[in-house]
Amino acid sequence: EDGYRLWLRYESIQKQEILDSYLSNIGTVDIAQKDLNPTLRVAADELQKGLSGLLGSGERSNKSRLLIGTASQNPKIAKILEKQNTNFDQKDEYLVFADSKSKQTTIVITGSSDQAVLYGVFAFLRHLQTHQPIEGLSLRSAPRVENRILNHWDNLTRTIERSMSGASLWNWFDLPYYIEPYYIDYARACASVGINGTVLTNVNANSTVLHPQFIEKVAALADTFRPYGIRVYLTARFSAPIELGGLDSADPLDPVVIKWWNDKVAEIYEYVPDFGGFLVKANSEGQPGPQKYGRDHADGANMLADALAPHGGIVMWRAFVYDFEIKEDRHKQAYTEFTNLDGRFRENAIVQTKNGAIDFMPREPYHPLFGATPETTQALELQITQEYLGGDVHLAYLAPMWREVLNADTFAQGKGSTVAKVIDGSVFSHKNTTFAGVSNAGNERNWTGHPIAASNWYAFGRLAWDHTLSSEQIADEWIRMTFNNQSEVVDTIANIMLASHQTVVDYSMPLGLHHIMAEGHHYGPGPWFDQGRPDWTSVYYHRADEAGIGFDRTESGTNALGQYFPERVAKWSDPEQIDERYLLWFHHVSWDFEMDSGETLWNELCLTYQRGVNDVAKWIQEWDGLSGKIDAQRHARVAAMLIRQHADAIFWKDACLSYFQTFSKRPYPKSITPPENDLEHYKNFKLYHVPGHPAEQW
Ligand SMILES: CO[C@H]1[C@H](O)[C@@H](O)[C@H](O)O[C@@H]1C(=O)O
Repeated sequence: EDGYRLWLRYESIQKQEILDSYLSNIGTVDIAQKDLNPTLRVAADELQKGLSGLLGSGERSNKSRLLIGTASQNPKIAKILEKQNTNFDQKDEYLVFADSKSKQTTIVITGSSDQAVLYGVFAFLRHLQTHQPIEGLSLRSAPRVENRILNHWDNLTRTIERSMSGASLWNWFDLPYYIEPYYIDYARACASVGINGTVLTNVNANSTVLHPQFIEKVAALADTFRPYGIRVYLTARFSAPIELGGLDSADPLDPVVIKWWNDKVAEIYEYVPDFGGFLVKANSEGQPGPQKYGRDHADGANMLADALAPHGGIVMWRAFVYDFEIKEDRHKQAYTEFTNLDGRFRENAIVQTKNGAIDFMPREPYHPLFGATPETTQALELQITQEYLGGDVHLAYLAPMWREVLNADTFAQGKGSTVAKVIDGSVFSHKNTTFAGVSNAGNERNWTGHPIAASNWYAFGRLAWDHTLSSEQIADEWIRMTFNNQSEVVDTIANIMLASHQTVVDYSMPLGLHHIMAEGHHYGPGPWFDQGRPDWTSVYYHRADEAGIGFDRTESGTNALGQYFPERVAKWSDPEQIDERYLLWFHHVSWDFEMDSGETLWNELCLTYQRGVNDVAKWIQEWDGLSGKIDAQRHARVAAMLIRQHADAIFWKDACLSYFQTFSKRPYPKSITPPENDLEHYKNFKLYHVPGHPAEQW
């Protein structure tokens, strides 16, 4: 399977002039054997693997040399750095440079730690994979955020919640005896983009993984990942003291419960000395939590934080709190609960907040909690897996979506207090800064199902390391490394990828519409869905009626908008001024509301759905043109998926428009293709509902 190697393909370079320049400048690898610990060893191995792949059997200069290691481990590097007066003051900062004299080049790959050297190797190989010049080579970078963590929503049964790329990577049955070789490739892929942590289990998991029999398995994974600088974390079910410990309470202030957790944590550290800590979903969607005992989130988080602190661990306590009893607009719950607790959390207790207040919608305004807890470290939780963006069937490159959140100005400390700067600790200075991403990797042969979906794993890591990188740059790198460097290939795929998020929004939930999926899964449309509890139904969210459409979250409605800082409220409370991408998120407006384009809202809605469909049709043509220019296998897979995506886009458009038209009672604009069938057809269409299919739990 061509996709297995992800972006670490290291195919031999075909372009002669580039190859010649590399061959004459990249000499023998010189690595001091002293203190060659496992991390430096894997760094050296990766470098060899990369160079022998990229440079093939071509003869490398015997005058040039390539030094790799840290100053403390390699005296030659120490000498060069001293001469240049180079010091490192940042954790895991790497430095890669070339010093060329006539026909002799010295390349140095070094950094502030062994781990930094490994990151430097990957940066150097990326440089070569993307055909950048060696002359003037100078790469220096340090992560802006300390913890860059994948969250796997993997169950011990190996099903993965909200993902369709196969079963869980973790083969619990064979662990700890058998280490699947692909665990190492997983670690390489993660380390290559700077990911340094992985939560192995689902936030909805039971407590079994905390049983010693499982901790032993976890330890085997931790041992495998350690050389790559990846720490393992687990989810901690709050009621574990009852289920595993046989106690009759999980009250976080009960000394017996506290002792149980202290002992459990100490036990884990015996197996995994560098265990990262816990991720916890509590008092949300039925998960147990401290509120049952009249305690709050801070009480719960601090109990675990105190147990972890002596060992250097952290607890990531999720702000995704979603009650079974509806007290107010769900949009408001996290802000209400967590702003009250600001100042109460321990330094190693982090509040992990989803990018938006509802739930990973195709486009969601940033969460009002960002910037609203000056004394609490907040982690940003992104979703790499495409729960609401077409699963692993639809092509959607998510860096542009994440950039919107990162760039969003919260105004917490005046203008420029972007979400990115809240998260990296520069708005309020915080330790333990964290970026989390819900993983899309499974045991599909190519890891992610849709070949382009791997770009989201890549982009997550790159942005977690450096949130200032542009979507364009990340796409460009990824395409060159994953496919090839031909400009037609790079341009065509980049154009599709960069447009794709907006396109998916256009044909599914444009203009601020959200949560209008069909009952029981999060794949296809069901704007008519109106059963069970109100906030599980689509009609609760779109609120279409004869007067108009949209959710009034201003002062005249739920005033969820009032949770944002005043500068934001001022901009967004006026339907004429709000960014139209969020219009129906915050406002209920008339079908005849005049949009920036001059069209009425109804017409704009129709035209937007149609544009989404048309875009996918264009991609089919453009992708066709790549035939023969990339490998046949991946070409065929994407081509096939695009046909399905196009059919799905038409279904979304037709289902939504024929339903909304029952309220708007206005004709379709002439330039769109009207739905082929009547509404009943879409309502009864059960394609997405295959009993027993993984999508059932979507
Ligand atoms: C892991 O549970 C998920 C649940 O499947 C998902 O539909 C919801 O959106 O979010 C939950 C969460 O983030 O906790």
